[in-house]
Amino acid sequence: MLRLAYTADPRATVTALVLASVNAFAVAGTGLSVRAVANSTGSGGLVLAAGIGALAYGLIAAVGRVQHNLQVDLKERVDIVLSARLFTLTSRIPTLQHLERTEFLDRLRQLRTSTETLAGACWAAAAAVSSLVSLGLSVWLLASVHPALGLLVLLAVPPLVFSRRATAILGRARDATADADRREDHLHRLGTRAEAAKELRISGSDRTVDARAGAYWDTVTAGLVRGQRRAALWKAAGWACFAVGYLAALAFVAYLVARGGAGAGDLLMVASLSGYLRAQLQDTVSGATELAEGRHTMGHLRWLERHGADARHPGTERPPDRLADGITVRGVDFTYPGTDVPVMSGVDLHLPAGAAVAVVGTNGAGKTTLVKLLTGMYEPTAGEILVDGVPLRRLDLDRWRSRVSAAFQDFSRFQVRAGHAVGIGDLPRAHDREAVASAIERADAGPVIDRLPSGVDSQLGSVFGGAELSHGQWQRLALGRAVMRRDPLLAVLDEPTAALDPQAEHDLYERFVGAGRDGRAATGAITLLVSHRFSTVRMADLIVVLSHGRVVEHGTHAELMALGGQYADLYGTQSAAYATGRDGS
Ligand SMILES: Nc1ncnc2c1ncn2[C@@H]1O[C@H](COP(=O)(O)OP(=O)(O)OP(=O)(O)O)[C@@H](O)[C@H]1O
Repeated sequence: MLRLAYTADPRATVTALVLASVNAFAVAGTGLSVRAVANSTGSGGLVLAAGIGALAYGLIAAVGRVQHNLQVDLKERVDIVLSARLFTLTSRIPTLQHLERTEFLDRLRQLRTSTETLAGACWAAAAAVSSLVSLGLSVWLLASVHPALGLLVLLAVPPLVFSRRATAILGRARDATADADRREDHLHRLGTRAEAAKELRISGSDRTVDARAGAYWDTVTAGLVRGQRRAALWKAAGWACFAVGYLAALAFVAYLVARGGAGAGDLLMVASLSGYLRAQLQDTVSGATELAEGRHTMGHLRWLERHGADARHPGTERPPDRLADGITVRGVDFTYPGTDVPVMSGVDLHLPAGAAVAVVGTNGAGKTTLVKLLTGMYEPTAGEILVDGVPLRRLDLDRWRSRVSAAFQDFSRFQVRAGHAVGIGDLPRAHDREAVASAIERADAGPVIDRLPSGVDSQLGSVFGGAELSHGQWQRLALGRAVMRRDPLLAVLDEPTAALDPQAEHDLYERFVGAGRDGRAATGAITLLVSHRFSTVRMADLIVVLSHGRVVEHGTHAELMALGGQYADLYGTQSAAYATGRDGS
C-alpha cells in the first residue's frame, strides 16, 4: 500500500512519513518539558524547559495539520491509482466469469466501493507506526518515574485486541450483506433507468420494485447496524479497560508523591502524558483497525489478481493469416462455472473455411454459448476447439480476437461521437474517416448518420446532451462496428438484427452472406449467423440445429428440408405463419 502511495506521489509520501516521525518525538518533548518546568530551580533551566515545551506543542499542532492535509490529498490520489488498477485488472481478464458469477460480482462490488478504505489504510498504518514510536517514548518517560508505570503499555492490549475483533465482526457483516446490497443496487438502477421504467410503469410493478429495493436496503442496514453495535460494544470494553488502568496509575503516582517517592513534576508529567497516551493509543488502534479493514479489501484485490493470473490464456501462437481448413469443435462439453447444469454436451462440429454457417435452435439451446466458446470468452469444460487444426488454447487470444468481429443481440450503446461509436470496432482505425464511412455503408447505417445534426461528428446519447437514437438505430451502429475489421477470420452475427424489420434483416444478411462470398473464399473467413428467422438462415452454406446444448441436425437448407426433422418443422411453421400474415387470412 505504501508502494501505491509512493507511485501516486513520491515527494508527498516521503514528507508525510518524515512528519509522522517528527510528531512521534514532539509528544515525548512535551512530557519532558512539563516535568522540567515543574522541577526547575533556576530561571535559565525554566526558560529552556518552557522553550522546548513551546516548540514541541507548536510542532504537534503544525505538523498534525500539514500531515493531515497531505494524507487526505494522498488518499485521493491513491484512490484514483487503485480504481485505475482495478479497472485494468478487471478488463485484462480474458474470460467473462468474473462479470457473470454472483460471488465474483459481490467481491468486485466490494472492491469498487472500498478503494477509499484501502487508500486510507496505508496512512492509518503510518500514523499507527508513528504513534507506536511516540507511545514507546512516553512509556520510557513514565518508567523513569517508577518502573511499574512502564506496565502502562499493557493498557494498549485490550483496545487493540478488542478492536481487531470489532473489525472482524464488521468485515463479516459487510460480506454477509453484500448480496442484498447488490440486489438493492440492481433494483434501484432498474427503477431509475428509462429502458426499464417503461415496462415497470405499464406493468405497475414500479412500486413493487421500489418496495423490494427498500426491503433489501433494510436487510443491508439491519445487518450492518447489528454488526456495528456489536463492534462498538467490543471497542467500548477495550477503552474501559484502558481508562480504569490509567486512573489506577495516576492514583499510584499520587501515592508515590505523598510518600516522597516522586516529585510534583512527575505527577504533572504523568497527567499531561495521559491525554497524549490516550490519543496515541487511539491512533494505534484506529490505524490497526483501518489496516485490518484494508487487509480485508486487499484480500479481495489479491483474489482478483490471482483470478486474473489463473484465467490468463496460455496460448502464444499467431492465428493463421487465412483459414485453410476451418474451425473444428471437437467433443466439447461446457458447464458455466459455479453452476452444475451442462449447457453443451459432446458437441462435434466443423465450420469449413470460407463458409457462411447459421446456428439455429430454440431459446436457451446454447447458440450464444457456442459463440462465447469460439471467441474465447470461456474455455470448454471438456473437448477442444481447433483453428486450422491448432487448439484455440494454444493461440494468442488477443491476436485471435483481433481476427474476430462480432455483433451481439445485447449490443452496447456507446455514448460517444457517432463516428467513434462505429470506429472502435477496429481501434487502430477508429479515426480513419474513410474506414468508418465504409463500415457505415456496409451496415446500411447511412440513414442513421444522415439524420444526426453533425453527421459522424455528432455526440450520441442523452447522458452527454447528444442525440438519442431508436433501438434499431443504435443496432445499426453496432453492426457498423462489427464490420469495421478488414480481414476477420470469424465474423459473428449473433442475432444483431432483432430490432430491424424483416426486409432490412434479409438485405443485410444477403450482403454479408451472399456478397461476402468472394471475400471469404480469399481469406477462408467464416461467417457465423445466429438467427431465429429462417428466411435468413436458408441462405447459409451450412445450417447447424442446436437443441439443449447438442447438435441435433446439420446440413444445407435443402438437405435439412429433405431430412424432415426439427429444422424442417420449424421452417414449415415459420413460413406458414409468414404466409398467413401476408395474406391476412
Ligand atoms: N452466464 C451464464 N451463467 C450460467 N448459465 C448461463 C449463462 N448464460 C447462459 N446460461 C445458460 O446456458 C443455456 C444456453 O444459453 P444461451 O444464451 O447459449 O442460449 P441461446 O441458444 O443463445 O438462447 P437465445 O435464443 O434465447 O439467445 C441457457 O440454459 C442459459 O440459462
